[in-house]
Amino acid sequence: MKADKHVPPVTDLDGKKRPLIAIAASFLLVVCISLVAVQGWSIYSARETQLAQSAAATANMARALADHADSTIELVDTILASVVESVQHDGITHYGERLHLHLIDHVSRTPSLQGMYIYDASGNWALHSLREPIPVLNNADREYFVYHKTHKDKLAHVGPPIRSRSTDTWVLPVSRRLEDKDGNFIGVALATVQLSFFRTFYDSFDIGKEGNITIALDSGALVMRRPYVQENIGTSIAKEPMFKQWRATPASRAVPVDLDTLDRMYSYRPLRRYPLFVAVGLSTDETLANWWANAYISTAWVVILLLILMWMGLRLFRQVTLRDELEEQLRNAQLALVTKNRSLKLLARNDGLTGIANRRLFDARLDAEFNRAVRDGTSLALVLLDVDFFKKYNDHYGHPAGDACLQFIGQCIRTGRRRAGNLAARVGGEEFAILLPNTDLYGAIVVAESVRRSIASAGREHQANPAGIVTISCGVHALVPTKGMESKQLVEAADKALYLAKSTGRNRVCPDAPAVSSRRERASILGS
Ligand SMILES: Nc1nc2c(ncn2[C@@H]2O[C@H](COP(=O)(O)OP(=O)(O)OP(=O)(O)O)[C@@H](O)[C@H]2O)c(=O)[nH]1
Repeated sequence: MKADKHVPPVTDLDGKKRPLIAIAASFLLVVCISLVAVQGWSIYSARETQLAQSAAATANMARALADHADSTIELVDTILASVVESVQHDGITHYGERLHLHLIDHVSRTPSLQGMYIYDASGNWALHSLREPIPVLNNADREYFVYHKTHKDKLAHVGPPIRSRSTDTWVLPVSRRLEDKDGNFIGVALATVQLSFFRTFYDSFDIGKEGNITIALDSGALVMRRPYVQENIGTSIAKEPMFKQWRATPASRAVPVDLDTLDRMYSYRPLRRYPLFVAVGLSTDETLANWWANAYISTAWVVILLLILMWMGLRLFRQVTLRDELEEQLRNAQLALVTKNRSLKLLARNDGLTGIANRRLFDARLDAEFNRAVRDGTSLALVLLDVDFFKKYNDHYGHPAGDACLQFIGQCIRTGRRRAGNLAARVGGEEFAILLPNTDLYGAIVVAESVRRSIASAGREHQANPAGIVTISCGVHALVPTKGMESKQLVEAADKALYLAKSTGRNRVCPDAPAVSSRRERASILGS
């Protein structure tokens, strides 16, 4: 049927939809995973960049501070070296007052210098840069004094910070050994660097609230540290993780160290000429504060984007599902319509009770065959059949039994029509017809007689029929129509023949043709 071609097979449509949903879901999944991956990667790389920048900043700062400390001590040491040269050449007391003024001048012109002192071989104060008279003090107990007394090297010695006995401030002692021409120890020359000089300088750097700047001796003695805690000056930091890290990796580099429960990035730098080092530590939390803020914001945006994508995906999925349901309903409706159309067509063409063609189809085919016979010049025959005493059958056996009888007649007519081109139809209540194209009268009588016999021989009981069984009467007519003739002429002639069959005793076949009107001729046909 044509209509069927427009109804796509359900399985075909489903096959196309499933990949669509799968492709959409896969695409969404890939987009979501990519978003998460890109976000993760960008957060990670931003963190690495931030830490690298922080490491570079601490490294630069450590280098600058180390250079500053180096220059400061070197300047002091240079002054000290000149004083040592004078004293060793002229003796401690030779230029006593002149050297005193000289020392005062040095200290007043050098901001980092706290004071200069010269001690004799016993540690007693011999000269100093103070303006007041020499106090009666002895420094033989000082670390630098003991060092020079026991070490012959002529280089400068930088000792651990000490509290000045003259000014009570914390200073860094830079000292040199004094010896006579024979190399015998004759005392110590000392220059003290003000630790406040370092403190002021270190305070000028922006290292955050939890940053840390440390300058200490290689032995671990703390010289100065920001944040400043006076009690810690001079104490040993040898056990601090930061110091251990420095000893383990003496090159200047940034390493993360957990110190005082604070996670810091440290950069170390040794002084070029003196046994000290500088360490700069920046808090990792502070360093990464901006990174965290940006990471939170960008992650929030990604999460929002993911939610929007998932929402859109869900909507798309729902829409596809809805479309599937609608298409399913549409297909079902289409199928129902096609089925309905089929049965409507059948109803329009076929008789509901007997299943053979109805009056409408009969009329249409009659006209068509009639016209064809006119065109082809062939013979067209018609058999009209009528159940005998059918009213009485109904009355006797009831209407439903009458229907069953009509169905039986219809079945006999359908099987008796012989050729496929012949049309068996129910044309009235208990009236039937067989249209026989390209058939002459004799052929039609043969067909009619065959049907009549098959019904009679079935012996279906009909007590109200004098024959005692169900019988039919047939009227037959055939003609070769010509232009101008009408199909109703064939029907009327067949009807006339049927009337003849009824009126002459029923259960018989009567032609409406003068050619076979004689008893003998009819008998010869019927006998064949
Ligand atoms: N059961 C049944 N009866 C029908 C149907 N159509 C018509 N009839 C009956 O068929 C009967 C026809 O009766 P008549 O036209 O008097 O003809 P008859 O009784 O067969 O008499 P003859 O044709 O002269 O032998 C009527 O009683 C109709 O009610 C049908 O579809 N079913």
